[in-house]
Amino acid sequence: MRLWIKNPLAILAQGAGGGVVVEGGKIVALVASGEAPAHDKVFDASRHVILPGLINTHHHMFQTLTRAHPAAINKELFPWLKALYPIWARNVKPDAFRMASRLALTELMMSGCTTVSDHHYLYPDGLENAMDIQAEEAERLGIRMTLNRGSMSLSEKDGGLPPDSIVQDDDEILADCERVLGKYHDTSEGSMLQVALAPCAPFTVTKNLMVETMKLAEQHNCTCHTHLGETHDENDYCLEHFGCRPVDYLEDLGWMNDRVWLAHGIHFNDDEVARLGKHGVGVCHCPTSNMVLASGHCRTKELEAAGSPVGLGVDGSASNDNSNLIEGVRHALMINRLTYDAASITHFDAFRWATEGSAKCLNRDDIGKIAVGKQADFAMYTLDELRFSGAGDPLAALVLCGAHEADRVMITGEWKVEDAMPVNMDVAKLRYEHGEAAKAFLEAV
Ligand SMILES: Nc1nc2[nH]c(O)nc2c(=O)[nH]1
Repeated sequence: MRLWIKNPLAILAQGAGGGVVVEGGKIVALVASGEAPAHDKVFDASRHVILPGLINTHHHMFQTLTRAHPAAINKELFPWLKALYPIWARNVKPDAFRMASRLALTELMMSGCTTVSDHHYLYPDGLENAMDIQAEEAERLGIRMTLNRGSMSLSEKDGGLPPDSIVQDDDEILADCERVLGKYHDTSEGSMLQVALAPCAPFTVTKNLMVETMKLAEQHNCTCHTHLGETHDENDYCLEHFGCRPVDYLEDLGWMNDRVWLAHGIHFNDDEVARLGKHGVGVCHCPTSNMVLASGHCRTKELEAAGSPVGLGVDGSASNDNSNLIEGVRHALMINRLTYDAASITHFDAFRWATEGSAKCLNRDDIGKIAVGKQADFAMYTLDELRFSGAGDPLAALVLCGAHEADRVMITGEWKVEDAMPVNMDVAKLRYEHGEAAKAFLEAV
């Protein structure tokens, strides 16, 4: 069945003014304006602005349960984490975690996201099957996912930041990493599920775990992820505990390679940017979180120029506090204009980070672009709301007027969102059930 997505209002692809043809879950043709390709079925896209499906490269979905939490608002990262660790430790149980994952995945998809990566690093007793829960939820919704088997193994008693109750030991973590890789890591073209190994941060995991994690990733050919360069506190921590800055520490651990993408990547000097770029280390820019936690400005332009892929992430929903990636695209444009200037940063930069750049961070070349041979993943927006009325350039309007929901989302050639609603999810029920699950987190204050 050849589906012609016909004559879009605008599309983020050269030479595709007449739309695209989709067959077998892939893009098989770009249609020039005025042309009519062979097809079996037509979708009239004359109201739609089409982007490649957006790719989210950093989240902590469990944090949807502590949005705008009174104990944590108005704080920078370290005090924010210290306020939330005990609340998470007591309350993130399997059912609540399932609701959190379902909600975040659905919210992301409704914003136009077709591939998600969730950095799950919290394993209190009873939540050992967190990766299995997320794999089930991604499959249920039909969204592509990179499961991040995250970890924390350095608690307060050993000089780390988290309390003892939420760390695991290195051997237990590594055994579960192997289990999850064996069960879920699919590197084939068009894969719906992959696994990344993701020790949380320099101040939450042991050096041994970082080193052993990279060895495992090499054996299983998977990507690696961690937080780095997010705050001045992290710099101070590394200097005090390791006698060097975070990037030197990363190098010492054997993590300077193109399997790795880092969350945040803000506080790097010129020499560090050059070294990260030279080794192809990716950076997930998290503009919303960086503004909420007052963490700083990511050096996106310099990192890309040096050779680092730059992707985009919403970050955990306690430091954002939503899971809306098209809104993140707007925030990326804005904060980068402040970092650089208006002429140096355009909506095309922000789109590139959320699509091609994110795909590169996840080491995927089958998604992130509207081109022949790529997966048929699209985010399609209308400009029908009041906020768009009078807009001239449809692609720029998505970012400047503030698009917040996709009217249509296609993943692997199948419609997953129609008329701004997910096709296989009762959103009202989800809102109720997640809200109920989150109540326990407030009662714990
Ligand atoms: N923005 C965030 N940064 C983090 N660092 C860390 O160790 N955990 C987190 C987190 O949850 N959010």
